[in-house]
Amino acid sequence: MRAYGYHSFRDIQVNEIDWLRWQRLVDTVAEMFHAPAAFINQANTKGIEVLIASELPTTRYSPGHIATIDQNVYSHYVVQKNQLLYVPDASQDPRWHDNPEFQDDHYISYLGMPIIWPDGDTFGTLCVLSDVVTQYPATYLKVLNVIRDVINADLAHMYRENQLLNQSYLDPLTKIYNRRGFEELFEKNQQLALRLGRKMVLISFDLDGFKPINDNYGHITGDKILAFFATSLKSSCRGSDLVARWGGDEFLVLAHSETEQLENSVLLRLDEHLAHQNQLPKFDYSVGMLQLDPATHYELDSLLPSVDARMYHHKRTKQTKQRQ
Ligand SMILES: Nc1nc2c(ncn2[C@@H]2O[C@H](COP(=O)(O)OP(=O)(O)OP(=O)(O)O)[C@@H](O)[C@H]2O)c(=O)[nH]1
Repeated sequence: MRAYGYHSFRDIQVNEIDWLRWQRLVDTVAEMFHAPAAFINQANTKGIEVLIASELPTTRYSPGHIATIDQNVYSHYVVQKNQLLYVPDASQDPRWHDNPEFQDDHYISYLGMPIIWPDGDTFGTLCVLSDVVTQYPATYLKVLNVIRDVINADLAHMYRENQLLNQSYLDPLTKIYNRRGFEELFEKNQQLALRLGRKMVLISFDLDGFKPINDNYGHITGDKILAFFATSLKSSCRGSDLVARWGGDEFLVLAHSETEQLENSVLLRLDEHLAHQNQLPKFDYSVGMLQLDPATHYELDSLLPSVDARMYHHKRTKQTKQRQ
C-alpha cells in the first residue's frame, strides 16, 4: 500500500489555542461515549499519526504514535474510503482480526469519521475506541458528526490563515521562507516538537566566496545560484522541516530529527543535488549545526550566535586547508 501523500500538519501553523480546543473536544468525546480512548489522527506519509489523544489512563496511544501504512488499523479504512466506520464488535468481523489495535490493545469497538482538508483531501480521523462491545445510539453519531464539523471548520480556518501568512513569509527570489517566516514558524515548530517529544536540529548554511561569484559572473548568475541552492536545500529536507533564506547568501534549516543521522543525510542529499548541475558555476557552502532538546524552550536569538560560530569554524577550516 502506498503512503498517504497528504500535506503534513507541520506545514501549517497551529496555535496553542487551537490545540487546546481540539484537546477539549477529544476529551469530551471520550467522556460522552464512556470510552477509554478518543483521538484526532492525521494520515501522513508515515501512516496514521496520533495528533491529539484523550487524556485518560486508559488511552494507550499518545501523540506521535504511528500506525504504519501496512498495519490494518481502523482509521486506514476511514481515510481510504473517506467515510464513517462503525465497528461495534471487531471479534465478529473477520476484517479486523489482524488489526493490532484489536489484537494487541483490545480495542474491540471503533467509531471514526474522516476529517477533511479544505481542498477535499482526507486529513485524518476523529475516532473513539472502546474495549467493550458497543451499541451507540444514533444521537451519539450525530453529535460526533457535529464535533467533526467543528474540527473541519477549524482546519479550513488554519489553512486559509496560513496561506495568507505564507505570502508575507516567503522570499521572492528563492520561494523559501524569509527571515520573518523562519522567526515566526520557529516558535510553532518548537511547540510541536515539545508536544511530540521530538528532537530538532538547527542548521546554518553560508555560501563560500559568493561575492567573487557575483563579481565574476554577474548578479543574475548570483541570483540563479541562490535560487538553485534554495531549491536543492528544500528538496534535501523533509516537507515538515523549516527551510529559510536568512539573508544574502545565508540559509537556515530547522529539521525535526527522529534519527541521530538525520542532519548528515540532509547534507548528503544536498551535496548530491549540487553536484548534479552543470549550468551554473561550481560553488560550495559552509555549515554549522546545533542539536535542540525537545524539553528545553529556546529563543532563536540566543541560538544563532552558537550555530553561526560552528558554521564560521567550518568556513575557516576549509579556508586554512585551501591555503596549505
Ligand atoms: N546575486 C545576489 N547577490 C546577493 C544577494 N544578496 C546578497 N548578495 C551578495 O552576497 C554577497 C555576500 O557576501 P559575503 O557575506 O561577504 O560572502 P562571501 O563572499 O560568500 O564570503 P564568505 O562568506 O566569507 O565565503 C555580497 O556580495 C552581496 O552583495 C542577492 O539577492 N543576489
